[in-house]
Amino acid sequence: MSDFSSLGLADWLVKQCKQLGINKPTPVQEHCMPAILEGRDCLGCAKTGSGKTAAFVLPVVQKLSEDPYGIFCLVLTPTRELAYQIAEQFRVLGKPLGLKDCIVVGGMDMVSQAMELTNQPHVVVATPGRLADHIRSSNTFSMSKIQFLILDEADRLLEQGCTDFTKDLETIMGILPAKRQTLLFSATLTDTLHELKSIAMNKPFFWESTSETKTVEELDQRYILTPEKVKDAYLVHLIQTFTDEHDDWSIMIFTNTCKNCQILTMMLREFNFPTICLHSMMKQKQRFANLAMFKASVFKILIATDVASRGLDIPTVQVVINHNTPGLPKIYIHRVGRTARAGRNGVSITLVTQYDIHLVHSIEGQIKTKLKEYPVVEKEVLKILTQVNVTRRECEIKLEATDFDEKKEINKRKQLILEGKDPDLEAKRKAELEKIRSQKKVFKQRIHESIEKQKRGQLRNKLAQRRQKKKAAQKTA
Ligand SMILES: Nc1ncnc2c1ncn2[C@@H]1O[C@H](COP(=O)(O)OP(=O)(O)OP(=O)(O)O)[C@@H](O)[C@H]1O
Repeated sequence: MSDFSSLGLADWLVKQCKQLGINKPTPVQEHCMPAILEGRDCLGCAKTGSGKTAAFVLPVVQKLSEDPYGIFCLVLTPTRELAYQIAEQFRVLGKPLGLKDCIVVGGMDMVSQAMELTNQPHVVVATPGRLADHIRSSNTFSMSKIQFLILDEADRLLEQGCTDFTKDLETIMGILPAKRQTLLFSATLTDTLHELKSIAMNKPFFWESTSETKTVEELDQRYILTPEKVKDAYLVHLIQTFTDEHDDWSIMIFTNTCKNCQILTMMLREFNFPTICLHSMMKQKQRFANLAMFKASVFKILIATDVASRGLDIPTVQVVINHNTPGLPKIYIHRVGRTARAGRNGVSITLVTQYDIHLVHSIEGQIKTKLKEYPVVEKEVLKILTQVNVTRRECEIKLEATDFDEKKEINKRKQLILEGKDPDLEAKRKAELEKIRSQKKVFKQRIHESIEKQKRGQLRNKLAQRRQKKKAAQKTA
């Protein structure tokens, strides 16, 4: 394996890496850094926790040291927490240069961000929505001279998921110079490779780790098959066991909705587990504060939605629990990748109901690894089942008494207004669609019933005919 100097990195940066415990390049760094330093566009696809961030930060910092001016580099990333994490890496590795960074994310003060942008930082790390807002509303900064555009978690930025970044990306691309280096990184690039290649036009260097499996070997991947109603009891039992056995472990639990995230947090707190949550219905400052407390091990358990499934690097996380089976293999890959990072060991446990078995098969097919059953003494789980379910119900009632659902509705309306839609009209449209859907469902059900009826009639006729034939045969005999 080569060292950082032989990849073309300057001595002062090699020294800086050493101070951070980064001594030998990881494969993604070894392959992508020389191409980036040569001036090529680059697509890097490597497993979670394999050092993709340093693979782009180091060459950018080196190039910046050769010709420093602002704004030199723009990094786009799908989540606000990730933007702060990336900016920190730039700040630490670029410290000897006096590198100036600026973080532009939603949920934070727009005026101070605008002022920072005007001050020509060397590196801007942004989420697309907020940066596009700045571009649309002011002309006090220019990005016409940037040398690097980096899309971290590039496939997420380009896919049309629940948050669709396409329009914002178009706005941003519109102000960037055509002559630039474009770098795209993710652990799951291959699904969207075609779209990605069209963004990195400059004959991109493409590197993907050769390993067949999509998750790291150090990760012990398990599942527990459970009825929906027993899921929470399993969760409580697992946490009790882990916290009894290990002092220094942190656990991340992923669930599918903000509400569920909130209820599970309340429920685990009732059982005195040091739990904290992270989801998109929280105020941004609270999100940052909760993440910081989890990172500092003030709280050992973080319950999050998929807003925390990508990129977050928290070395103390030893266990990831999927409270719901992810609907897409790539969501699974990113979630379980929050543990077993940078060569450490970790465990992931996915709670699977009988309705999710097909999802597990598709995950296994994609990651080329079979999940193993996690052994649990079922008797112990059943002992706490009633208590857990009663506690959950109490938490649900408590949450219903707050304005949580109302806030959700208000947030939805705000989002629609921002998208230029009329919330009332949208609600009407949705109701109409729902009506058509339920009419279709009733129609389908009727057809199904009449086919079944027909089948039963045919079967009855056949049986009657058979009986008649038998009788006739007996008579003639
Ligand atoms: N060469 C190296 N040697 C040792 N540790 C490293 C090296 N490069 C990076 N690291 C450390 O590895 C950890 C994971 O790196 P990073 O967050 O960049 O992973 P990633 O590949 O971006 O993961 P994800 O796909 O989850 O975003 C970080 O704590 C980082 O400091």
